[in-house]
Amino acid sequence: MATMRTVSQGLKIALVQNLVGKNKQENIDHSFSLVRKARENGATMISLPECFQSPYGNQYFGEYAETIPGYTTEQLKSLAKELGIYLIGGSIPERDGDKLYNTTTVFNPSGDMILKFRKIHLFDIDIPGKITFLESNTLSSGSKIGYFDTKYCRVGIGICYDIRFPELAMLMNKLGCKVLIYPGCFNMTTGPVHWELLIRARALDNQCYCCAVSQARDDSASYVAWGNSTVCDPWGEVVGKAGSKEEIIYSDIDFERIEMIRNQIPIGKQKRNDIYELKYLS
Ligand SMILES: NC(=O)CCC(=O)C(=O)O
Repeated sequence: MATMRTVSQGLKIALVQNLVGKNKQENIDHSFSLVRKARENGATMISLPECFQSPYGNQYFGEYAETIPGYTTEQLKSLAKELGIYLIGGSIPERDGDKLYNTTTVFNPSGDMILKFRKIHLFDIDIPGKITFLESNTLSSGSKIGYFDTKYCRVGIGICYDIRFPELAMLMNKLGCKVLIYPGCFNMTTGPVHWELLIRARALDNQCYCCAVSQARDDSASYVAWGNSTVCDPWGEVVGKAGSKEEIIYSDIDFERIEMIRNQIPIGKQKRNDIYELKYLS
């Protein structure tokens, strides 16, 4: 069962867990140097984390926000083209009229923007004595599912809290995504128990690769990121994992393994949508 592994195609994903400070330009320059390093090490698709050029927090979103296309996304575009990679620009605070969004952009190796995705589920939680965060105080939520096509496969995108909603991942699976990528920034309360469990759950229940990429941890920040960027394979096994500090992790995507596991445990074909019909999944 699910033991033979052959990497037959050249999708090598790198997750860049960069340390984010208060200087936007330094955040861009530094994270880009890590993207270059990942490319040197053979990565063909590289993802930055949620808010890679801005500290994460309601007090920062307005100050760091930009239009798209705009200053940061033009630089992402040039970098993707220069390196000939698929580049997932983590997320940035986006300004559109009088609204702010938490937005991911994706560029192909020619430098075309092939996806703009706005975080759908905003991080509004209240755990007394631990963490209260109301992202909807400053941001508006997106309303469109996010995925893009590459020469390797279709890839689905969610942003951080979006990973808690299995229906979104199921829909991306239904649309043919073989890899799910969540730029994220979990915290020190939920991160220790929920982060890896959610990544493994989304991978296992969709029998696909699931990647989540975090900012590195800065204990002096107002919001302390959990770190621990992770790649999980369709068997539910963690195949790449960072610690809390700045780091790049790599994973080869094995499409034969996805098919083998889907044939061995054919849950995709055994679904009973006649019993538990979900509007967009039937
Ligand atoms: N940036 C986020 O959406 C944080 C989500 C998070 O920490 C969680 O527990 O969920």
